This record gives sequence, structure tokens and C-alpha cells, in this order.
Amino acid sequence: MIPTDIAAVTDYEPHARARMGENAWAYIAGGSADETTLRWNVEAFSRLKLQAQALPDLRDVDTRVTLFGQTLAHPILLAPTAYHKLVHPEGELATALGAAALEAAMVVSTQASVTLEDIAAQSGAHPLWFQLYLQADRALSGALVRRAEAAGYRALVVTVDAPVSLRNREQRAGFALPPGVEAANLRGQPQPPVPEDERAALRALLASSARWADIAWLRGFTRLPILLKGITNPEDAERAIAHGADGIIVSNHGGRVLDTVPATIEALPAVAARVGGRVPLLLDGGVRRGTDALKALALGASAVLIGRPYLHGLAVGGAVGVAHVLKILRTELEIAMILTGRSTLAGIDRTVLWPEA
Ligand SMILES: Cc1cc2nc3c(=O)[nH]c(=O)nc-3n(C[C@H](O)[C@H](O)[C@H](O)COP(=O)(O)O)c2cc1C
Ligand SMILES: CC(C)CC(=O)C(=O)O
Repeated sequence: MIPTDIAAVTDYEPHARARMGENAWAYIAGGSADETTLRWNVEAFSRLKLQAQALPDLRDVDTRVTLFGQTLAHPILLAPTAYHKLVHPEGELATALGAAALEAAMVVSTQASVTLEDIAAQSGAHPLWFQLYLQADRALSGALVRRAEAAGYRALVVTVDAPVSLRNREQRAGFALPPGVEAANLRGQPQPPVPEDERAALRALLASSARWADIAWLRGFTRLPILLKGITNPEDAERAIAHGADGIIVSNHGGRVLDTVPATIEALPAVAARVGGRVPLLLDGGVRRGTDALKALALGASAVLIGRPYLHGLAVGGAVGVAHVLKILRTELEIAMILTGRSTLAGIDRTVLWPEA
């Protein structure tokens, strides 16, 4: 049952927290180091002001968007997040059901707690994209890509911002995966031994981390559209295009990797200016309102993704909670479009924003 006091997606947060142990909460809610970027992601949206339009002459609002040849009912996608069984016993199966109900594309994490094949079976014909963490072993990365292709996934999202991270909140809580929650797609894969010595461990990690050459390799390996996720630096956006990326997700991993990088909505304009429409841009990080999605679209994104909000919905209401979170955001976006006088996403541009002096 969905609690009756929920009207906005952030209303799910305290309910989710109450249902989760401290361990899972530290993992889901936490960010990197002092969690400054985590806060900025949300705050930066609220600092952007909108320009209202009185008496808009509209007959309908159309939130459809076409990306990589796929028409989506609306521009709100589920970002890849690991281990959904941490918050709900059905894990990604419930998430996929909720996404399908609201016709939202779902990006499935490499570190999902249900196999990518089982999630695809649950989704039917509904659009799924697969998030790939390039593995130390190219054969293993290649095998994951072939599995995603065979299961009908329609795009690859390669996360490029997180070779390492620093999670003090998780450290303080002593975060560990509980029994029964695992990275199901990697089951049975031998993990390379981690050297005892810290410096040696770091060197081993760096030696096996993905490089730009791996992106070029991947481009030649699959025909699926490839998006690079985790770009805030315009130079990286340029490199992404040069290495064959079909799309870019402007993301700082929800403030979970390098603390004090700017909010994604702040980083977006410079990336958009550099990319100049050559490939579609998506954005995630701090999207909590339909107006946030509108602002991202105004500054050059074609769509947005949400992370923590749908995990809160999943924790509270399973598939219904995920669907409800998406429904709230979609309705809020429609309301924001009407009040700024836009009937289509294509009509959303910088003029929905208040011109700053
Ligand atoms: C609990 C959690 C797990 C995540 N796991 C992954 C992951 O497996 N792969 C990935 O690329 N990003 C992962 N992310 C980052 C999200 O894809 C996304 O960038 C971020 O959550 C967006 O910010 P938001 O939570 O403010 O909406 C994770 C984020 C959270 C909160
Ligand atoms: C398993 C982790 C690497 C997943 C992740 O990207 C995250 O927790 O932010």
C-alpha cells in the first residue's frame, strides 16, 4: 500500500528510510566524501528560475521523445542502480514492472541483483537499456554485451566516471551486502585477487580500469547505440564523440564519486555548447520534480534519468511505488509545460528560464 500522505516524489524518502536498515540506507542515500555534490545536484535546480506564460493557447501536451530510433512516451528514464534486492525482495523484477506500467525506459545495472535475462523476460517488449561497467577482462565485457543483445536490450550505457570512489557514509555504517544480494550478472566470474598491500591494490585496479581505447573497441564490437555515462567535462564529451559514442549522459553518478564537482545541471550548458547537437545529451542527478526535467530540457538535454527517487518508491511500494514515482514526475512535467506554454518537448528551450541579469 502506498502511504496516503505521498504527493511528491521526495515524500517517499522518509517512508523508504523507515523500511530500510541503516546498512542499505547508507548505500542508497550516501554520496562521496562530504556529500557536497550530492546536495548541489538538488540545490542547483532550485536556484534556476522559470518564466511563466499566461493564458497559453494549447490543445494538448505531448511528452514523447525519439532517441536512437526509439520513441519513448516521456523523457524520464530509470538510471542504472545496483542491487535492487537491497530494498525490495523482488528487486529489479519489481522495478521493471513499474517502469513498464509507466512506459519508462529502464537502464539495468551490470551490478543488478537479478540477471539481465530475467529482467528482460519480465519486461516483455518494453525498452530496456544495459549499463556496462567495462570489466578488467575484455572477454567478460564482450560476453555481457552479447547477453544484453540476445535478451533484446536496445542500447548500452557505459559508465565512465567511477574507476574508484570514496564513500565515507558507507564506511561509517560498515556497509556490506547482506546474504542473498549479489551481482547476479557476474555470478560465477572469478574475481581477480586483490593484493594485500594498499598501493599494489590501487595499481592493480588502475591497470585493469577502462581506457578510451576500450570505447573504440566496444564501438567495433556491437551495433547497439552506445551512450557514455558520467561526463561533466566538455573535453570528455568531445573525446566521447571521437570514440564513436552515440549519446552522452551528463552525470556525476549522483554525487557518489568525486565530491565537489559541480551539479549536473550546472555542467550541462558547457557540455551542450561543445557537443552542438552532434549526439543527444541526457542528464541525471538531483531530478526530483517535473520542473527539474523541464530545466534540463531547456538547457540542452533530450531526457533525464532518476536514481534514488525510484529506489525509494521501490522500497515502499515495489512495482507500484516505482510506477507512482514516474507518474508523479510525468504529471509534474506536463503541468510545467502547460504553465510555460510548451506543447511538445521540442518547444522547450532556454526561454522557459527566467532571463538572469
Ligand atoms: C544506490 C545507487 C546505486 C547506483 N548504482 C549504479 C550502477 O550500478 N551503475 C551506474 O552507472 N550508476 C549507478 N548509480 C548512479 C545512478 O545511475 C545515477 O547516476 C544517480 O543515482 C542519479 O542521481 P539521483 O540519485 O540524484 O537521481 C547508482 C546510484 C545509486 C543511488
Ligand atoms: C556496485 C557499484 C560500483 C555500483 C555503483 O555504481 C554505485 O554504487 O554507485
